[in-house]
Amino acid sequence: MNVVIKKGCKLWNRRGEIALGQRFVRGKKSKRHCPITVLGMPDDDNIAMVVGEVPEQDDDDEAPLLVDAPELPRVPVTILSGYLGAGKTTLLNYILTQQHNKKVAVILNEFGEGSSIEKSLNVGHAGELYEEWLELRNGCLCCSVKDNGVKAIENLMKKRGKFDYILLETTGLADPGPIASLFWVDKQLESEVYLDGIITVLDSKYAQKNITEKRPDGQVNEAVRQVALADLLILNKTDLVDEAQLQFTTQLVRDINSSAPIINTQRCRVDLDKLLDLHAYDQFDSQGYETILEGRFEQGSPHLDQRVRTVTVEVWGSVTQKGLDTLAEVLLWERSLVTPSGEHPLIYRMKGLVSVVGEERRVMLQAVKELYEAEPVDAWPPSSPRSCKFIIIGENLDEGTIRQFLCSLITETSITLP
Ligand SMILES: Nc1nc2c(ncn2[C@@H]2O[C@H](COP(=O)(O)OP(=O)(O)OP(=O)(O)O)[C@@H](O)[C@H]2O)c(=O)[nH]1
Ligand SMILES: [Zn+2]
Repeated sequence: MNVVIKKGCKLWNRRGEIALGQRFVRGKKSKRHCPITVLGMPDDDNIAMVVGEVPEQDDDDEAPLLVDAPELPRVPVTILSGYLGAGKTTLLNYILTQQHNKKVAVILNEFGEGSSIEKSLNVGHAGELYEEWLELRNGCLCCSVKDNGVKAIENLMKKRGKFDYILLETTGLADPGPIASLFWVDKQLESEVYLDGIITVLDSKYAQKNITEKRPDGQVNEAVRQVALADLLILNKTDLVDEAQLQFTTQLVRDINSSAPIINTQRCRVDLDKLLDLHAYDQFDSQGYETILEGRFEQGSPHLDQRVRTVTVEVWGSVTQKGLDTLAEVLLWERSLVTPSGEHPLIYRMKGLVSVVGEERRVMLQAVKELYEAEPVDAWPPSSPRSCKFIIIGENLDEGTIRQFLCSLITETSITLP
């Protein structure tokens, strides 16, 4: 599988070597526009990365830069997202002062004044706080996340051993999508960290306003994006609303993202087992999928214009490897599917568990925007019928159109469940 590095992309390995015009062979099924960034030691003088089409070569080529894998376990990163004032810092502080068996490092990324600002970094363990100082060039993580996020993690990794979990608080106006792509990197690319999941904190009192607010440019607003990309939703400040408003907001959020569990909190007090080690990017939660299917008929209430929503589809049968390629091509990269109203679906997040012809294992699909991965996980249970399950969150998702497309990829029996 070829990865051609997009023009302007930076790619370096953990020894600080920049890959210029290199082709990587890797497990992630990515093609062409693959905005991958590999955590490593960036060299500021070498930030430009200009690569054209790289000729196809055999798949079994070695990847020359990807050697010397560290033996230390990789460190999970949880991204904390949520609108301004929702309670992200409250949640961080809560986590840092709770008794748990994790040594958590926190990266705060708030808007700073000026371009060079010192940011504090706390490494907390069992209520004990250490403070380290970490310089970030630009306080705004969202705008230059690749530089600052990588630098922050890189600096942090020098203190490896002092922590075993990383929490990253994004700014309230950040779209977690690009940040997720940054941390969701391939095992084979030797990252020392992996993305565990995205937690979005919501203010029960203001979520409705934030979610329904129209942007002057007509784009989907940040609050909606944050909800859509969440693997876990925390509906905080429930003390400020009555039951009816809580219900309303819950439904509003469900209409966008029916995949992520919702936890109601005050002052973000929540059982930490529910927050950490979600493995949202390397496991497919079949139980969770069934729960969504059960609840699906409650969806679709006319609370908002439903531009962003969740679609779940299960089709019976198996897809070929080529069919999988087509899936990524059509849904994620070309965006060539057209809904009856003439729009093109835009996928924010996709998860799937599919049966591939000739593959004895279940294949898990994970995608964030155009980054995509297909990986065999475990054996199909002997007597279970082969099927392909998908959870898709995004804009302009017409369920009929998507179902029809997915069915067209199935080569064997194609019985569609209602
Ligand atoms: N009433 C009430 N206030 C809360 C609750 N949780 C947090 N707050 C308050 O809400 C305010 C904002 O909380 P933060 O944790 O700073 O929110 P944040 O999301 O980190 O904010 P930004 O980083 O500025 O986007 C603080 O004054 C908190 O004390 C809650 O459950 N109920
Ligand atoms: Zn904060």
